[in-house]
Amino acid sequence: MAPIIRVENVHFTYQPEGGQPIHALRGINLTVEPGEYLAIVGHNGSGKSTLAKHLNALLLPTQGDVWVRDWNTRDRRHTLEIRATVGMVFQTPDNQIVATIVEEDVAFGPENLGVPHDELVQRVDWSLEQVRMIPYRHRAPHLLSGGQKQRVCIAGVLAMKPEVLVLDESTAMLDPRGRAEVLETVRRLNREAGVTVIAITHFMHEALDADRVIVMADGQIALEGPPRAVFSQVERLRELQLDVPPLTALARTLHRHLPDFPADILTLDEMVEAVRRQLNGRPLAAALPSPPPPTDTGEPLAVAEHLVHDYMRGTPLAVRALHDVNLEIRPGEIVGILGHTGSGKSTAVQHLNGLLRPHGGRVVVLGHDLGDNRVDVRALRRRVGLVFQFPEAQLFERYVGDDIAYGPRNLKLSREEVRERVRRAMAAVGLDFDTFKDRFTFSLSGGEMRRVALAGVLALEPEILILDEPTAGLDPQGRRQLWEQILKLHDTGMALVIISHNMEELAEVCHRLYVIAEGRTVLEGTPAQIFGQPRRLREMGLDVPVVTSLVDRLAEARLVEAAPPIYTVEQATRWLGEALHGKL
Ligand SMILES: Nc1ncnc2c1ncn2[C@@H]1O[C@H](COP(=O)(O)OP(=O)(O)OP(=O)(O)O)[C@@H](O)[C@H]1O
Ligand SMILES: Nc1ncnc2c1ncn2[C@@H]1O[C@H](COP(=O)(O)OP(=O)(O)OP(=O)(O)O)[C@@H](O)[C@H]1O
Repeated sequence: MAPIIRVENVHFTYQPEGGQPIHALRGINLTVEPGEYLAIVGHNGSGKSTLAKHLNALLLPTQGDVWVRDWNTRDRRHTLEIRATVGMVFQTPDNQIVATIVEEDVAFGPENLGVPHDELVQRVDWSLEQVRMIPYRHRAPHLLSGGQKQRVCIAGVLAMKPEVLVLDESTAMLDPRGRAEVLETVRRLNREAGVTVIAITHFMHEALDADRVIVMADGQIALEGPPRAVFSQVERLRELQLDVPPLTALARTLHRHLPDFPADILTLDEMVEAVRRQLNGRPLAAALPSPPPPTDTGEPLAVAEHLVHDYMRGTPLAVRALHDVNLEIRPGEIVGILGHTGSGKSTAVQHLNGLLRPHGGRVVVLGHDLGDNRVDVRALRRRVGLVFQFPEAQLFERYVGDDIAYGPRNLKLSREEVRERVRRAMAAVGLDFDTFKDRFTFSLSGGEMRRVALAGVLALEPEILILDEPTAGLDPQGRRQLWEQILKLHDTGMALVIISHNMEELAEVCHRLYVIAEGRTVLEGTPAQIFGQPRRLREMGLDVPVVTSLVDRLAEARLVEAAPPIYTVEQATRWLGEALHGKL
């Protein structure tokens, strides 16, 4: 069969106004066969999105050619056919929602392709069903949560029934179940309907399903092959600022100490089998010292009790987003908040710095009762920093340095003090002062923007720092660096509140976790207490870290009597190492 896409020696250069040209693609060659499932991974700014935009003629090569079937993307006569063939879902949902009602937005694409009315209705139903958004079909998209918007965008592209589906980090804002459902849908479309899939992701385990993995670095293809072949090149991947999937990392460490333990494990099934073989009939010791109880951290800095919040209050469209949220942030704590897409996490934390006011219940932050209209919320916002889910929304100055200085300047600090704070904040987020202070804010990569937004909030030197999905869209190395920096801030005594859909990250860093479901706090406890309830979490669209699933599976397979409380790769390595080998 003829390839469906051919990329031939493609170079692409951005020419930013008044800036240096950026060579984003440097000689890409790629052939995609119909029905293939391709995953593309690579560091921030490696050229993944730029390549994706070439596949449906959103960008045209500076040099070289892209062919979709027999159409050259430069041939404007075929642009419509190319776009109908190659459907694309982008990273940020806000850029691709066009209509004012969810179902109209989903209908927009197929309508433009001239799909007859009856079929149109059927396609819209089917697509909304695929992403579980039927209940929201009459909503206005701007009133949805980030994850819900992302699902609408995916439905919009599915409704066009494209032969090739390009997903550019389209699951980054979804909760684990939403992510699994979208991946499952995509896999089904690929296997059963023969849809060609090209999925860009920063999650290495999401690339395991692919027939072929492409690793990009600095505008070139650095590695390519079936997942097993690519993920066995651990050192090379690290050089490329990437990582291996968590179970592979675990297997490799075990292999170093137990040479007959396989090093190239990719899936849970393979891991359970390898442990079974290694045990050879012996039982696995369950003992692992339980984690130390959390230290007494004193009077709370912030408390929300029975918090209620309505959007569009007093209008016929009023929606109750929070019914009964209870939170407590104590000095020196790192508190994690998890919950399904649209559960109310972002709404809840916006009460902690006075961006939103409670409609019921009580919120007391740093001694101020936010139910009292006389509270000076501007003063409070300096003491409680909030970094939004989409950091772009937070940047507004033309130059990076001015953006970060904005807050301290408003505090009427001296020039020297402002400069010093900007320097400190940039150092804290790993941005070099001289390199970045005069860069255009909007010509930065996604990861750099995230750091600038964080620095802008840090420059206010808050006592509580709230981060809404801080690592979404960052590559594995960027995620690691950001966590290191965030933990350093914690060492200075700052209390941290982190919203995330990444169970592994929450398990690694948080002292306590809250689970919010449908506007209510439903669980509270240490990571061990929360992740010890996998069934409960799954019912709520959440999940447990992959190593916790592994321990469960080992218990199910009767290789260990009771599942010990394990939720980080490090704990799993220690436990399995000791149990299989005696000591690591
Ligand atoms: N509109 C633009 N103007 C100027 N430079 C750009 C523009 N868009 C991207 N770039 C630059 O081109 C390079 C490749 O960017 P691209 O968005 O393709 O990377 P990516 O691999 O998708 O990154 P990420 O993982 O952060 O999404 C980067 O250096 C980026 O800064
Ligand atoms: N400005 C708004 N107007 C009306 N409804 C809104 C608005 N913002 C959010 N909502 C609704 O309130 C509920 C909670 O949204 P919120 O953004 O707090 O959820 P979330 O848990 O942060 O979700 P996600 O994980 O997708 O970011 C959702 O049902 C959402 O549709």
